[in-house]
Amino acid sequence: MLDVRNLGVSYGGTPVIEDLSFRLEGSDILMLVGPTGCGKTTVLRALAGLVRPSSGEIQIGSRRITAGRDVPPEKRRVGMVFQDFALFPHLSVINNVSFRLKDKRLALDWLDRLGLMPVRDAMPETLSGGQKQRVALARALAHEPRLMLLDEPLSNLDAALKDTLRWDIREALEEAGVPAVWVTHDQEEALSVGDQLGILNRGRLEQLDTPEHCFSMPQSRFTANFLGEAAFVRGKLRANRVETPLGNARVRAVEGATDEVDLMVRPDDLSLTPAEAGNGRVTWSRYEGETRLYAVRIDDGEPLRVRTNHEVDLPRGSAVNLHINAEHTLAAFLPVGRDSR
Ligand SMILES: Nc1ncnc2c1ncn2[C@@H]1O[C@H](COP(=O)(O)OP(=O)(O)OP(=O)(O)O)[C@@H](O)[C@H]1O
Repeated sequence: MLDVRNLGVSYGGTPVIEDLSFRLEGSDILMLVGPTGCGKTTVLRALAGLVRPSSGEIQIGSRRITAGRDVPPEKRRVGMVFQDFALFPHLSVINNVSFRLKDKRLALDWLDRLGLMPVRDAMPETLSGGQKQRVALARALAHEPRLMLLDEPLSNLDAALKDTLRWDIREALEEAGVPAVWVTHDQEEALSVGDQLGILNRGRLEQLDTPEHCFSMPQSRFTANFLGEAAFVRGKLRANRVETPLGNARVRAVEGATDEVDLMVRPDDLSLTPAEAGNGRVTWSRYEGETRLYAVRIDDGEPLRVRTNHEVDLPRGSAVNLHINAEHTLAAFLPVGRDSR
């Protein structure tokens, strides 16, 4: 169990993390994302015991840490996996994993579970990036941590490997029954792997929720934009619907809204059809393999992005009709200037 309550961390008197709270049980995974410099690594450092909290508290299992009551890193039983693997170069795989371990069977058990038995006597320099990261994970888990911290564990690996390894890591964490905080810059990873998603902005949690909720119902424009490809279409609020020039949509309640709101649309919420008398023109398109991404300019506004099947192939300048095709409830915000978020 990890319980973080109102955590604050400062460097030389400058607050870097403020009022951070979240709780993980069992093998819950929190994916932590945010722009560079927002404090993700600092959160991990505070949990690991490498920097002291300036306020609030951290509870890892039965250990409670506050500004005035430290628990040294070695007593916290926190396992760490970094992007650069951090293996001991002069030790073989088995010796890396069983380093300072009383019960070597745990090392063999994790080597086996992570498919590393064939390379148990190899030296780290002879391993692939994916194997090195499995060794790092096996080493951390063999020490029976109470909490796992993963700092961009897949960022040095190529795309194909990332996809398998992220699910292997998730499965291993579940088997170990240990909660984890996982920092990533990868949007797909952030949305697909964890149970909770935390979006950090200038040291504060902008939103903490299930990944699906953060993506489909962002609480702020910051979260909407950070999780990708959000655009806003001005419309009129009518009960629980918004009427826009691109069609109507069901929306969640918008606090303080009376008439006009900005409806958040993502490329999948829109569709386009070729139409001479349509409402827009194609500005550019990008082939993405299974899909195509189009930018369509309506009137004089910023182009809106719409994703289509790859078979829809329209040249730049094509006249099209762009409309909202989302059946689900969309998020909406007060127009900029009337809403501080
Ligand atoms: N040892 C330190 N002393 C003073 N300031 C620091 C120290 N480490 C980090 N900072 C500052 O704290 C803020 C948060 O840094 P942190 O490394 O936690 O961000 P991050 O979200 O992990 O960034 P990135 O995504 O680039 O890794 C930044 O403004 C950074 O400059």
